[in-house]
Amino acid sequence: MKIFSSKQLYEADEVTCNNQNITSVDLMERAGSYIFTWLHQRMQGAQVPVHIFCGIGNNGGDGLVLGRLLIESGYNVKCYIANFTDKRSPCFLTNYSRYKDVTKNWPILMKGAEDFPEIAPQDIIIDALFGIGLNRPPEGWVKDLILHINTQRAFKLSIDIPSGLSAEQAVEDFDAIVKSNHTLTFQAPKLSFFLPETGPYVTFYEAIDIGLDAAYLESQEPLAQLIAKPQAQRFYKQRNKYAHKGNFGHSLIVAGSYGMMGASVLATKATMRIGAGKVTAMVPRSGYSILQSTVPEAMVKTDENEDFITNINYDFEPDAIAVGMGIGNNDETATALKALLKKVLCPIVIDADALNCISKTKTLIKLLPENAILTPHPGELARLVGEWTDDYDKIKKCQEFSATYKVIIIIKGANTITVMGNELYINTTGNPGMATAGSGDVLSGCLSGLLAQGYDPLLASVFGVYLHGSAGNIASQTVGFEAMMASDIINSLGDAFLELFRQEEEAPVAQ
Ligand SMILES: NC(=O)C1=CN([C@@H]2O[C@H](COP(=O)(O)OP(=O)(O)OC[C@H]3O[C@@H](n4cnc5c(N)ncnc54)[C@H](O)[C@@H]3O)[C@@H](O)[C@H]2O)[C@@H](O)CC1
Ligand SMILES: Nc1ncnc2c1ncn2[C@@H]1O[C@H](COP(=O)(O)OP(=O)(O)O)[C@@H](O)[C@H]1O
Ligand SMILES: [K+]
Repeated sequence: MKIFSSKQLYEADEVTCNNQNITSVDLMERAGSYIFTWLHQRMQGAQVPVHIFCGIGNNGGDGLVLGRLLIESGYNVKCYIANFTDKRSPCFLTNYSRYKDVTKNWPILMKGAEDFPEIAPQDIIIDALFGIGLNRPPEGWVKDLILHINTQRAFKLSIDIPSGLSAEQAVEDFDAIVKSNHTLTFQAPKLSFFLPETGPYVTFYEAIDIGLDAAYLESQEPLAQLIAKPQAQRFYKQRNKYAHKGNFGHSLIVAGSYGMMGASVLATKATMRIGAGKVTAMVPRSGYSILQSTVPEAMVKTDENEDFITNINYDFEPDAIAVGMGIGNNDETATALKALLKKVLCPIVIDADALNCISKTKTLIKLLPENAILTPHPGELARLVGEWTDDYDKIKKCQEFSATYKVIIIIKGANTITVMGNELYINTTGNPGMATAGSGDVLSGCLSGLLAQGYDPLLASVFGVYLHGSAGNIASQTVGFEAMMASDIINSLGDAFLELFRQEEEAPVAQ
């Protein structure tokens, strides 16, 4: 699913009105009526008091449409206007009058904190204060209103976006954001819903298709693409009945050092589990028995050194390489890495200590092969691209780095983002149970295994991240979050493939 900028959504609005020969007020009526239907289906006429807080822009206009439709259907509604300025939008004004015409009452005008209503815990609050037109942090009594709403225990439903949150800009005042329980967003979710600083304000959302011009949306280069099951299904390459292991590639895993041999075991196992035809694990000598006994399916090649890797030398042509997991930071390992980067011919995943090595030595950055996949966790990323001021700055730094060195960066975490130049792919699978040692090593293995099978580097990144997160979700269904270990993710990779084509009902998106 595409994520659009506010500018694109406003343009889509205009194009839609022109092409469908409708007015903006008609489009607002359509948007408001979808919200009404959503609520009506759930409330079934229940007389629970509904408090609708409207701003004076089009988001407030949506709130007024909803209020009018609810009242017409016999619901118990109170509509409040946060009258913070007289610059009301034309569509708002039309619906302000319509509300009065139909309900025979004006909405309640609020001019300050003295007008804030009492709200019972079992009531419902609709947040239609600000939408994507927010252009500065809410201040004064409007901020107080948001604080007041946030102290209420009533269920809070935000229209389009929690008020105070921007669609794609950094937040200055996190207190001045409505902490809603659910958001009904128009057409497509907004970028802020998925980033670590702002995502927690959007615990659940549903995108409501309000019929914006499909051809226009199709033609647009999105801000980002959301990768969920329908997208992931299209990535999958089906196996041919007559295939043999030679068709699925040979991965080389360069990982492990004394005390961190588990990184190699995890990455090697994950590479096998995700379907590589053959895997060779290159480890220091002390890793030999560990690898042979824990992953008998893999071949093992040992370094001359007992404890760490000093020479990345292979006598076969790998189809994919993953390097760096638990290799430590010895100078000799760094020299071996440099030699590898100079000679590598196949797609490569660079992780963990190899990334730290590259961050330390600027000459290594220049050796990064085109389309190399870099998988830093937040600490490694900061060393690689520099500290950032906020999530958007982080993305911009990654886009610049990716464009300059022609590499793919995977920003790991909740909603892992794959960055290739300006393109952003936001993953929707995964859970906090995966915040456990070794889960990154598993991801590197997944990526190298997909590369070996011939997935191109971008596809391997986006699909690998999706499957890794999906396996984590499946594992969490039996072990929960706390008890999850990286091996559980590996063991669920098979189910992640099966899950890819399992039919299920649409449910609200939990983040
Ligand atoms: N394009 C679309 O997809 C559609 C958008 N609609 C609605 O329109 C909304 C956008 O409407 P608007 O552009 O009118 O913007 P908003 O309704 O978000 O309101 C912004 C208004 O508040 C003012 N404002 C912004 N930040 C403020 C602050 N911190 N303190 C005080 N005032 C502030 C602005 O100057 C503007 O007057 C969407 O979020 C959505 O709810 C729907 O009506 C239908 C279709
Ligand atoms: N809260 C979370 N939600 C979803 N995925 C997560 C979360 N925390 C961590 N992960 C995933 O787990 C992996 C952790 O990687 P990393 O920090 O490199 O682990 P390690 O170095 O211990 O192997 C990444 O793929 C990351 O996206
Ligand atoms: K809102």
